[in-house]
Amino acid sequence: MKIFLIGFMGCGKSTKAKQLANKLECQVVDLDAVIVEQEKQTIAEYFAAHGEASFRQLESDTLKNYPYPETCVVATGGGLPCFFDNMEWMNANGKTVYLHMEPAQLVSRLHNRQKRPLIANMDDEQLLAFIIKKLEERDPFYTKAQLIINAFDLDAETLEEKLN
Ligand SMILES: Nc1ncnc2c1ncn2[C@@H]1O[C@H](COP(=O)(O)OP(=O)(O)OP(=O)(O)O)[C@@H](O)[C@H]1O
Ligand SMILES: O=C(O)C1=C[C@@H](O)[C@@H](O)[C@H](O)C1
Ligand SMILES: [Mg+2]
Repeated sequence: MKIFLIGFMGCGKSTKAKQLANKLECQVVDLDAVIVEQEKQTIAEYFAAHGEASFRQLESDTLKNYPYPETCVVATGGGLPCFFDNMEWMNANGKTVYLHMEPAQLVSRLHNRQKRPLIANMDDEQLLAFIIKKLEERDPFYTKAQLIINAFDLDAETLEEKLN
């Protein structure tokens, strides 16, 4: 079984994917990290060199062509479910889990913004306004997940229990 963790930047997909894979004793696949390794560029560098449209195509191709082991936990990029048929593909090929967080909670988690090109130069106030607007656009995609979990203060044990 493949478990896909989805949700907005900063909701904890990468962190929770590692913890859950540890508990389940399976491999973790972080699709942002796969792209960084494959392209030998950070996501920010990739955006600057090739633009967002090119990144979205590469991210969708990576999602669909990665040689996943039978059982794994996959941390996806924050925007991935909202492009092409990526959400339908994940729902057909595994279990999708939306790690939901409120906008103000997301602001409190997003310290290292330089790594995240869409929000690199924003202060807290600008970031909150951006998140409220973006979440409104993205929620219709995220909520197609098979399981929706409140991700603030979520521990790996609770996440594992909810998956059963
Ligand atoms: N339980 C927690 N308490 C406090 N901070 C946390 C917790 N879990 C994760 N963080 C911090 O929140 C930030 C976002 O977490 P993480 O990088 O896992 O999010 P993400 O959903 O993978 O984001 P992105 O979509 O940008 O890759 C990180 O700085 C991380 O250290
Ligand atoms: O929310 C987004 O659109 C993004 C989230 C990150 O995980 C990266 O995939 C990239 O910075 C874009
Ligand atoms: Mg991540």
